[in-house]
Amino acid sequence: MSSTPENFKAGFACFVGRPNAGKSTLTNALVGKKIVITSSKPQTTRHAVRGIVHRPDAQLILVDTPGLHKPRTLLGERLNDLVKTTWAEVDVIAICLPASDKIGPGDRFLVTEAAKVAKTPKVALATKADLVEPDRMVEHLADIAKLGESVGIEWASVVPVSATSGYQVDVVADELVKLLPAGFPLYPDGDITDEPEETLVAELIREAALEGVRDELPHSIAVTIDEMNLREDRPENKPLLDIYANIFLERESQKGIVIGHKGARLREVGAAARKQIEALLGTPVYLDLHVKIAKNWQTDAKNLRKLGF
Ligand SMILES: Nc1nc2c(ncn2[C@@H]2O[C@H](COP(=O)(O)OP(=O)(O)OP(=O)(O)O)[C@@H](O)[C@H]2O)c(=O)[nH]1
Repeated sequence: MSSTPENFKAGFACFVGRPNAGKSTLTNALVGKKIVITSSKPQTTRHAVRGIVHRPDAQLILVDTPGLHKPRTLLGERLNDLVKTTWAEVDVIAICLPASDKIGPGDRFLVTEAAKVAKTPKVALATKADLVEPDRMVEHLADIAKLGESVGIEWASVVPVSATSGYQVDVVADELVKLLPAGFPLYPDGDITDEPEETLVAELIREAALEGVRDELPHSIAVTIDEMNLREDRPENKPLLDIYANIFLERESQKGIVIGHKGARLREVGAAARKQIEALLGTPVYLDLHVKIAKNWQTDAKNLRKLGF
């Protein structure tokens, strides 16, 4: 800590936005390593996974929350509680409004809710800037200004950004850091997240299992890790990490979708997940996947606890 420069800043920011707004992709772009699952399917982010941006002048801790939405199940209610708790605790709320879409009722609902967390500064991010022409961006920025006025939010700043092309990702970091309190780093240098590795591994498996499946399936998949251990008796320069994981589905009829003909799809899921896990942890991995049924896990409190919600 003695090397901490004067004027160092440290604190928390969270990305808010409707499903698919680009929150996870932006978190990854800022942190520079894949730690939050991204998917073209909405509402795939379940955990408040944190990414940490280390800079010479600041430590920015990103909390990636699930989307706020009308709760239909017990899981939905718990997720909304989690979102509101997160908003009240952070130093800055960054609201993601994709430039590729007109601002809609979903955005208005979110921004209205965010306005109620009056004390926390708010930044608006015009995400997916790479998808639009400059005149559309101008229109979008005007709409964002109007939206802020209509709910009584004074934007600390408004930044067009593209997480996929990298355009203005550094500006987003600058603007968020400006709003952090002065303080010592809260995490050791080099940490990218404080989520247990098992949670990240489970999320990567879930992402692989969701890839290309039917639209109704995402809400019905949960992943748990039974065991994650370095295999014994391996030469030091050739480690192997054994991972035993379960993919939980709600209904017997969903098994076929995940497993595929003679297990072909499950093997693909395993191979894709293994690649991601190896990239994250830097260790060769043996991955053993089991598909199981936990009936109605979204609505059953006991099952929810078992699955870590
Ligand atoms: N062209 C383009 N696509 C983007 C950008 N950012 C995200 N996307 C795509 O938009 C989709 C959704 O991105 P995510 O980062 O998963 O969105 P999210 O807001 O975290 O979504 P939820 O987890 O469902 O709330 C993915 O297909 C991304 O590849 C961007 O800057 N440009």
